Amino acid sequence: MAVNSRRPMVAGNWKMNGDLALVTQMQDAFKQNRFENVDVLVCPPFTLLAGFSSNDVGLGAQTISEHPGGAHTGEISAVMLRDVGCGHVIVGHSERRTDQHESNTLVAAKVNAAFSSGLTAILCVGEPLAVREAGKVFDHVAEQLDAVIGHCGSDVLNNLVIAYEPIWAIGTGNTASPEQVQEVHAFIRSHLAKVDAMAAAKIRILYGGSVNATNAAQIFAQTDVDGGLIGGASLKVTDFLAICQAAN
Ligand SMILES: O=C(CO)COP(=O)(O)O
Repeated sequence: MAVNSRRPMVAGNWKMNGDLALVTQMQDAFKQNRFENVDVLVCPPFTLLAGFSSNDVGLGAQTISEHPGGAHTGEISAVMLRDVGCGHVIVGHSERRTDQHESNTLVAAKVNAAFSSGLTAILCVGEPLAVREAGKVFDHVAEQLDAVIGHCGSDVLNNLVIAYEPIWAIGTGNTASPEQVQEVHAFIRSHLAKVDAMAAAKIRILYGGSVNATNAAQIFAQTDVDGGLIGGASLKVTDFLAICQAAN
């Protein structure tokens, strides 16, 4: 891992995958394998959250309603997530920005719903390939960050995790190079430092996009990389354990 005072985090985003059998497998694996120096988190679908009964791994949801409760059919509130033991929630994943048309404004409202209930949001940012090819990565990511800070206030930086997930690297096997990752992570930290230097130095910035057991260590070794948000490889116990070990 990179040498700094930030405690690494590895979060598994199961997306719309997994079942109760995988919950059991994963719980057993983390009972037997401890990672003293890393915060490990699993983010299964809503239906499996209550199936996690151990304290051996942290629990996160994959999205949250921007509303506190009431007549919003199909939605899940911050209070409900806390009730089943979630401490974290992924917000603004690119798949939701695309499939559910979540705008920067809506993402900011969701982060605020999490923040104001004491949940830690894992805010996903990252560019599509066309934006990278146009040389506009920093502008794109800054806009995504600014929308959240503008809505929630700078205090949110004290209870937030950022995940940089370039869309072209998600589920494609095309991992960003360690240099590409470090460049954007350093930009994110410096951008946040303009708002609150202390919070920016402390905030964890995870990388996501085709991280696997083989490439994890090299990515995690970058100065401004504080762990990973893992998709496909988080569904295989041995791979996920190896990635956690790489961050440990
Ligand atoms: O989207 C991701 C995690 O949120 C990354 O997915 P993959 O690890 O499958 O590329």
